[in-house]
Amino acid sequence: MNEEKDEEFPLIQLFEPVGCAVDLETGAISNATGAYQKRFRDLAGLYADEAAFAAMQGEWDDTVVYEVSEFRPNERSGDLIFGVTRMLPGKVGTEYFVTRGHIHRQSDRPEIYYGQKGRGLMLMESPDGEVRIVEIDAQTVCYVPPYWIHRSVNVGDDELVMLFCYPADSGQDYDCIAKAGGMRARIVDDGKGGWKQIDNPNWRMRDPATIAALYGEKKEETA
Ligand SMILES: O=P(O)(O)OC[C@H]1O[C@](O)(CO)[C@@H](O)[C@@H]1O
Ligand SMILES: [Fe+2]
Repeated sequence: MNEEKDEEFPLIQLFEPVGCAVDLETGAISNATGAYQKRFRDLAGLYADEAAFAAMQGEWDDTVVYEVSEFRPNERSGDLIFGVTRMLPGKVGTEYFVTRGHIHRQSDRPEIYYGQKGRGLMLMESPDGEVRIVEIDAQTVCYVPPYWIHRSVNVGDDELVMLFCYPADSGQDYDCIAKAGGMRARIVDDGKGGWKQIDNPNWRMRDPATIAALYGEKKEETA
């Protein structure tokens, strides 16, 4: 059968279909092609309260705060990467644990997340500073449209486990947040067992050229 296909469609490379079982306790998927972990010490600079971060370092530095188990068939346009992110609950000062956050390097690429366990948020920011928040509880799908910077936040007492899926050629740009002084909003404890959004006073509006670049606009070529 395959030989027939190879003769008739020599440019088509068929990949094998795969099923991946999600382990809610470990956040791992079976048949994963890769995994990575972010420890507390890798997350320096993300949180407003640097003194609180420093005070936690002795106890927390080696702890894996979040980890990703993924299936990445390839990075070709038209294909998909998917996997599971598992985040510990916790706070630095009053600020809930977050992922680094990024915009896709090909910024017009979207993403979906599906909550599996725990209580989380997707904190999103457009290149020109609009802020949106979508709550991600178990069995909630969050759509991150093209062009939105996105960062997950665990606002619960339990681990947050989410499935994600995005176009295989998206890539990630992690600098866009640091260059703006962080994301425009931070998610903190509201003192009543919940969360609230506060402004990040260090955030700076991006200049027009940076905004245009994040929207993927090419400069006019001059002759
Ligand atoms: O890549 P970051 O911003 O560290 O956060 C991890 C999350 O984002 C992803 O990179 C997917 O875009 C996942 O691995 C995970 O949900
Ligand atoms: Fe992403």
